[in-house]
Amino acid sequence: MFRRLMDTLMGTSRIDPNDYAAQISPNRFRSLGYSLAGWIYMLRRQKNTRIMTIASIVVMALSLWLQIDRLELAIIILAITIVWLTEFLNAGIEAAVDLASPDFHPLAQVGKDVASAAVLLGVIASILVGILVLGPHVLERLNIIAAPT
Ligand SMILES: Nc1ncnc2c1ncn2[C@@H]1O[C@H](COP(=O)(O)OP(=O)(O)OP(=O)(O)O)[C@@H](O)[C@H]1O
Repeated sequence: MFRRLMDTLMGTSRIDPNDYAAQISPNRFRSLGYSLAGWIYMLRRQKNTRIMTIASIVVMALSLWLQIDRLELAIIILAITIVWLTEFLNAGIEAAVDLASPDFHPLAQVGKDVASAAVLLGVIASILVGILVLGPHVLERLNIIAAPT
């Protein structure tokens, strides 16, 4: 039972476990190719990703300039990732909804609106994280607050 569940989760249910070559079949690389195609689609076709790219570079540059510690940097990277993740999922849901329901349908509207709400939530949370983590460092640099002793 547990074995079957693990096989399903790992996607190895149709692979002979004794056959190592089969486990590293080209399918793994093909999946990576599909993921990269998704990235390229997002960077080329979605106008929001251009804004997100610039914002991410600015925030990362600011974080490095402020010399925040490793934990803070990890939190900033996670916050940036949340925005990208929600935007990617939103674009995927939008495409699926457009395919399934090109005409107006209340459920299609719910699907798109909820996906878009997830993006908004991610953006708000990330802005708050940015303010909480970077805010004190910026104020310190500007000599508005004293550096912690
Ligand atoms: N098939 C549909 N049925 C019902 N409502 C829809 C449908 N398509 C879009 N909508 C409504 O229009 C809104 C905007 O949809 P749209 O597909 O234009 O997304 P968008 O947020 O403008 O994203 P993008 O600019 O990336 O295409 C949706 O949030 C939803 O409320």
